[in-house]
Amino acid sequence: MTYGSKALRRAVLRANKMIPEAGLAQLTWGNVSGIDREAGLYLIKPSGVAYDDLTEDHLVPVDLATGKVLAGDLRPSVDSESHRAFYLAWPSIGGVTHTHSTNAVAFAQAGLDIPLLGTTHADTFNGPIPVTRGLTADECATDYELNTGRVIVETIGDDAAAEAMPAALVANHGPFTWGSDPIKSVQHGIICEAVAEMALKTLALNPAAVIPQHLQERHFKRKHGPGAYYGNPKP
Ligand SMILES: O=C(CO)[C@@H](O)[C@H](O)COP(=O)(O)O
Repeated sequence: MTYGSKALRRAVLRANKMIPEAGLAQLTWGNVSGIDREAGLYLIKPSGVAYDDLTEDHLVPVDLATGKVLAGDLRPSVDSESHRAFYLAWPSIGGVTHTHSTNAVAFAQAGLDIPLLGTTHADTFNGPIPVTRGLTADECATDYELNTGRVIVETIGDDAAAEAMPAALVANHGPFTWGSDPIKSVQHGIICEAVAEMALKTLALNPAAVIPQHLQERHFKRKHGPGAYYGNPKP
């Protein structure tokens, strides 16, 4: 029995291959999933499998309600429970990406949001890309991956906020991004890493750099529509 449509399997495989193509991870430090909400499952990259070796048959089907593997002998990515937390919290998302991309991880390790300093950032994200609080010792000890997902949901907020801000940095860890489908979630990961690098270089040139509110708002609303929620965090 195969799980997930042919289109979903193809999209999740393609999205995972985009991670090394875009230089978002070394070795296997990244993973993408995509959801079939009607079937109540998502497909995720298997743990530890090299991107070059990855095929559609390797993708691991996971039950959305329980987190249990539905078929096959491969283990799902260790981050599966984080992905699942997003799918349960935000009905509008169709794909999740996690990477250890260098510049975004630098902000996560520094405990800093990625500041909104330019239109490249404003086109996609409705404000600074937030870094979460650190997980407590108990959260780390009990279920690190599920609690990682929960702390991101706590940081971002509801479905509308997740659509307007499809990225977050887990303190001392790295970026998670999401979107309406697996490919979009990786594209948001690519943009997250690009604006992290731009911000680092901008602040090195001018620590006082800022972007006028009217410029950032114009660009965000141009892409997301005049009624789009703007301003992060939500009032
Ligand atoms: O964030 C982590 C580990 O800190 C993971 O993303 C690993 O870097 C990749 O694990 P698998 O997806 O291969 O299980």
